[in-house]
Amino acid sequence: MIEATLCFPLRDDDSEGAATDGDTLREVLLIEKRRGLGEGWYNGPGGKCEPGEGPRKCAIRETREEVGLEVRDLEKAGELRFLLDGEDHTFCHVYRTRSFGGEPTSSDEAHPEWVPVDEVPYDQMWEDDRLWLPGVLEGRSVTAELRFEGGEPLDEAAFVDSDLEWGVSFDGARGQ
Ligand SMILES: Nc1nc2c([nH]c(=O)n2[C@H]2C[C@H](O)[C@@H](COP(=O)(O)OP(=O)(O)OP(=O)(O)O)O2)c(=O)[nH]1
Repeated sequence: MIEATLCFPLRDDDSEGAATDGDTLREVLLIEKRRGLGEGWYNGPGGKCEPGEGPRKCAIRETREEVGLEVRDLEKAGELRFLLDGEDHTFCHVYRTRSFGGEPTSSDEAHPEWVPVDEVPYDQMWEDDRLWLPGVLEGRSVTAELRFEGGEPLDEAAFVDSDLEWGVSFDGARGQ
């Protein structure tokens, strides 16, 4: 099974004009993926873990490689198990963070964009994301089984079914 990660950097945009009614505008850093699995769709920075690499390190490395941001203090927010035609395909660790350095910049792999959390373009993302990403961006934690059918590649298979559990704890070993 492939082990992979996603990282969702969050910030408050307090700039003049951004806030309405005294509220700060919460934004998430998404990427428009330029190649590979999910090409052309929006996602968080992330990717496959290298052999022997822990998921937290992977999320930090992938975010640096894709958009040049140095993320810190990652909070585990989810574990997504993707099944393709009834078989384990990818296990994805999901993180969020409000702590990072640098400015997001485009790479060959990704074009970054700060997006208000209530304007996330779910119609231009993996179909299952609308089920779990809103809660993750609100600060909730989730485990999910997400079932696809139709053969490789995963991003051309049909999303058919899901089981989600909210409010799980990622303390201890599962906090990796
Ligand atoms: N948001 C979201 N992300 C997903 C889903 N399924 C899925 O594999 N991903 C993520 C996990 C990984 O971060 C990413 C795929 O890994 P990747 O970006 O390294 O894939 P790639 O084929 O481009 O890899 P590479 O050759 O560049 O290493 O897509 C999904 O349903 N929703």
